[in-house]
Amino acid sequence: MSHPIEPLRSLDDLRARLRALPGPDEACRAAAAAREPTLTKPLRSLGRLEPLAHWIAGWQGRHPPTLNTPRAHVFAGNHGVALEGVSAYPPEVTVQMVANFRRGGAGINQLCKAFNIALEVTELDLDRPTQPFDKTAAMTEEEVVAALNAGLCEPLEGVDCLCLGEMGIGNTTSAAALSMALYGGVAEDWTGPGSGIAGSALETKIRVVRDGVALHAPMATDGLDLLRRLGGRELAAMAGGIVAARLSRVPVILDGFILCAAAACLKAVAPDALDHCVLGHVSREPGHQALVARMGLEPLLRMDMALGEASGAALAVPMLRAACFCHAGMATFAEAGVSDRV
Ligand SMILES: O=C(O)c1ccc[n+]([C@@H]2O[C@H](COP(=O)([O-])O)[C@@H](O)[C@H]2O)c1
Ligand SMILES: Cc1cc2nc[nH]c2cc1C
Repeated sequence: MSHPIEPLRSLDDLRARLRALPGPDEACRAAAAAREPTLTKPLRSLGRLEPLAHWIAGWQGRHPPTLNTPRAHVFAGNHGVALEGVSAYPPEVTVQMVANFRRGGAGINQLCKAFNIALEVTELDLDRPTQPFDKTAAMTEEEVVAALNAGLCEPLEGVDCLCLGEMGIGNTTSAAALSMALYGGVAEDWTGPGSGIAGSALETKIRVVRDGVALHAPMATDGLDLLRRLGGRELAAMAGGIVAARLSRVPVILDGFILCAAAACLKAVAPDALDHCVLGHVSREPGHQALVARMGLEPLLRMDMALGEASGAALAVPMLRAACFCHAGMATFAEAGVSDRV
């Protein structure tokens, strides 16, 4: 029985918890690594599936590792900057898509159905968009802590892999601003089409990103303060979800640009904070490709997707499942009576 995670009282509370994150179970990881060369295949012939299985064993604290009860959790939030013409779609699409998720009509519903993934959807104060971050901080400390708690306090009992994702019109503007504030460069390096803008809307989006970073980066104290100033509720909730999974021994599959920007805020405070995460895919958004390179993350898939909703994470679930099945279920040379290397 795992214990419920105490809600955060402040960002300092999260800073302290990030300094004391549990590591992997080295004995389980070592047991997986020791089994690998006994399995009936040429050495290293399952390529990246092999270290993936060992990594899952370590972070689940279980050998053999399993992937039978994955969950996808999509967080939805609304953004003040969405009223400034930075998206191809109007802000009301966020709440409309939440209704679509609940009816089963979105891309993530079908991916979850295809791969037997349980789906959770959490909407975060959709009637209260964040403040426009090019003018003031997106959230107060109280607001960002409440959003972090929405992800941190979700019980993960019985879940053996967590796919995180988001829905929020305007949130690629936040992702671009956070990436620039954390890793430098100019607004043009990080700002892209998002849900499909070009021309003057893209110019506006670049201006919002540039102004937001110029306003907040000089005053920000660390990655969590940047998350409060430039982020959004769904970004904070996903960051909370990443920490919850770590504390509950659940490996995480990361999704697209917005999720990775939220994750980068944690990594800026604690460089090991994402060690229990793999990157499901790299999206079509140029900023995502630049960001994951800076974060040192290697995607499992490149499918030219840019949907969000945890879709790229969900699509990677069968690969992790395959890694677990091969590792746990293959016969050893001794069991199968197959001659080993000479
Ligand atoms: O996951 C990605 O990399 C990604 C890239 C572009 C767009 N999106 C999705 O599109 C929405 C944000 O696009 P925008 O143009 O409104 O900022 C948001 O709901 C995201 O889930 C997601
Ligand atoms: C329709 C639509 C669906 C989405 N799903 C995630 N982001 C989205 C953005 C739009 C515009």
